[in-house]
Amino acid sequence: MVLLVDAGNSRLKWSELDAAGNLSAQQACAYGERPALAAFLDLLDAYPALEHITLVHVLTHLFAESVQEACAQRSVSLHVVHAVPKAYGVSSGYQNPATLGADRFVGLVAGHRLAAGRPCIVIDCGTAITVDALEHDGRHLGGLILPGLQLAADALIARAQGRLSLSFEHPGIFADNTGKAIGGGCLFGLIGAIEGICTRMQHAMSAVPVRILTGGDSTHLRPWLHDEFVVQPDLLMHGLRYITGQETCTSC
Ligand SMILES: Nc1ncnc2c1ncn2[C@@H]1O[C@H](COP(=O)(O)OP(=O)(O)OP(=O)(O)O)[C@@H](O)[C@H]1O
Ligand SMILES: CC(C)(CO)[C@@H](O)C(=O)NCCC(=O)O
Ligand SMILES: [K+]
Repeated sequence: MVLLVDAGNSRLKWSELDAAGNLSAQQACAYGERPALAAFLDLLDAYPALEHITLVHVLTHLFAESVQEACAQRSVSLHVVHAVPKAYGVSSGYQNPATLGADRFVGLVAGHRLAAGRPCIVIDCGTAITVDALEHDGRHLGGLILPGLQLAADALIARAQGRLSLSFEHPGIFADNTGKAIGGGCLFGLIGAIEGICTRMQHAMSAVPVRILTGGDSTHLRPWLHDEFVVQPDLLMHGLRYITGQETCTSC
């Protein structure tokens, strides 16, 4: 049995990949107060018949080393995906390709395949929001990083030493209490940022790009976006499936 795993800054996400190449529905678990490694070890324990993991993560070397050790102990083969200058049809737009988040690289691999010959913009709405532009030929033009929805609100509340409250329920532009004012301010601020960045990127691209939205907040943000967006919350799982196929296929 093969597991595809994405360890982000807030949550662990995974899907099972069967022998026919079918993905199970993506599952997610927030780390909360415990270390990401504890969540990963729980996941290993939940799949005793596991043979292989393809992992993308944005965490430390220490996390990666501990994961390697735990997999070796259980005789689970492990492929950790890194951002590289060029692979799987995508070439990095970063001056130093190794410093591009591996999750962004996997998102671009998946976006390129989903866009099927068209340029695309991949917007990953996680702890951070990343917006990456990819030409039709797989050339990554570069991208931007913003604080995500929860993080933006948390930062504001923390700076006010916890005196302010937050609500993302029924957001509106004419908020009549602090919780809604902060929740709506962060939400509509990010909506405007995403739309504005996409428009600016589109002007510099060869054709109208497919706009692809993923990440934990994608379904929350989607209803407020005016332009057309394809929402694929498990985009990275599709990228990891393709990468796994390429790595294990002897005839391709
Ligand atoms: N059940 C949930 N628990 C925690 N966060 C959730 C949940 N549902 C939605 N979210 C939102 O999803 C965000 C995290 O999304 P996601 O899992 O895509 O990020 P991540 O991969 O951990 O972060 P990053 O990619 O930036 O490292 C949170 O910041 C929160 O706003
Ligand atoms: C920006 C995040 C945190 C988004 O998950 C991640 O992709 C990351 O840690 N990237 C490294 C920095 C960069 O991509 O430029
Ligand atoms: K992510």
